[in-house]
Amino acid sequence: MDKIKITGGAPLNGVIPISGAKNAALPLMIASLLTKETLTLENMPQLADVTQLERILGNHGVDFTISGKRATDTENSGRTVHFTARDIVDVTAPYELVSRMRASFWVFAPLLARMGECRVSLPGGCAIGTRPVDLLLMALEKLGANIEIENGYVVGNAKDGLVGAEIDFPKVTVGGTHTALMAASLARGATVLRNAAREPEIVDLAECLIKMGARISGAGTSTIEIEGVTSLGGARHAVMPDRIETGTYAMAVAMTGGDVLLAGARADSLQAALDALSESGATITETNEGLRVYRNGAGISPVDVETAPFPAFPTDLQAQFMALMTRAQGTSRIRETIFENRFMHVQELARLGARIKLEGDTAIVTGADHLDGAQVMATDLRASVSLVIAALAARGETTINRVYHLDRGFERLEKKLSGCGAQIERVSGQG
Ligand SMILES: CC(=O)N[C@H]1[C@@H](OP(=O)(O)OP(=O)(O)OC[C@H]2O[C@@H](n3ccc(=O)[nH]c3=O)[C@H](O)[C@@H]2O)O[C@H](CO)[C@@H](O)[C@@H]1O
Ligand SMILES: C=C(OP(=O)(O)O)C(=O)O
Repeated sequence: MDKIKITGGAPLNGVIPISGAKNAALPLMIASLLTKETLTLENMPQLADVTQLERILGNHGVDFTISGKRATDTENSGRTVHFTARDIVDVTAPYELVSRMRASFWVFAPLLARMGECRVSLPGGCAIGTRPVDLLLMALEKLGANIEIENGYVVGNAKDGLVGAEIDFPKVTVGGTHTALMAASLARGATVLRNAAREPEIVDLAECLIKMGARISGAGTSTIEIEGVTSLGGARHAVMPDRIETGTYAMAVAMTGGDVLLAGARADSLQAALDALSESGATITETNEGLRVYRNGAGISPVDVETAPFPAFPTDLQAQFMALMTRAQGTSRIRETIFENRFMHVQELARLGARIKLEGDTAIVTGADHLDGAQVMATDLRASVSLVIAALAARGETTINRVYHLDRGFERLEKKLSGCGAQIERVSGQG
């Protein structure tokens, strides 16, 4: 298994290109199951999760081809991938494929809406909480599906087609909103989603579905209205820039000091996180090319944050912000309200000398004068990258084990950081 070695202390200066968003690319790829025609996705990131989902879609009969690069393309341009689900050859998504990734469960909705039946293994994904799928299934049942759990598989039936309905989510769910949007797009009649997720990735999916012929209004607000259509067609859509990758590198610059342009980044997709960063002492400016993040040698101020659904501070940046706060001049409180087990990075940050106390859903972080390199290992994607941020500022060498978590969601991480002066290398091998 690969490892990453980082020697801390170097400031970051230069340009980091922001890739297409993992959490937008995955539902967009899944939307290709809704139509016989080709869905072309531009700005696709090259990530382990994307490759895994390509395998899953391939098993259902989706053909995908990658456009050749043009002479003017740089290494940093995202790929263009064409997905065609002319015939669905298998409505089962097996455990071996689905158990590795949470979002793969979302194939349930388009398979059910288009084929009237499906059988999908209960999902896996990052170990950050129990992560039930009850609300996704509640939404599909409201649309008329019959749902049973059999031997670890969720079996859905809607032989006579789905029918529009009023769906009130008791809790904001991104996956629930994605799946309800896809299913309702092919249901008979009107659907209203209330307390829908407002995340930018929901808007990206809705915009793509609209290009495919769906009739959706209100995406990005908590009430979304969908008028079902009998079929959807092909479309061309560019995956939005990754707001979590953006926030992660912005936090890395705030940690090490320096001056970096996050090329292609959009401030409106992560304003709450940028506000917290500014409060900590970083200067963030929006330019035509993206976001410029600057911090001089001055100290990091402690800032309290609480995660909540968009537009509040995202849970997917909580671990990275905690890494930053380990070097703050004072104490900060970080409250996690989305996932009950998303503090797995705390004990690993402690190996580097961080002083963090857990009180229920809140981490109390007392900034330390310095961190020291050590061997660390993380159990999920964002926790892993929080260790990268801490290591960039630690004295001496840090080795991060289990790099496969990082490869799920960060495209060319070592290259992007070393291009800005970080001393970081991947060591291939066992362990
Ligand atoms: C691939 C992808 O886009 N993953 C993101 C998505 O995950 P995901 O879509 O899984 O997250 P949700 O928004 O659904 O989860 C929010 C909360 O609702 C709970 N819940 C969810 C569904 C359900 O049926 N029942 C239920 O109780 C969850 O356990 C969690 O406590 O949104 C999360 C919250 O922004 C992010 O951290 C993930 O990175
Ligand atoms: C938790 C995440 O991913 P997933 O929902 O795929 O586990 C994430 O992207 O931070």
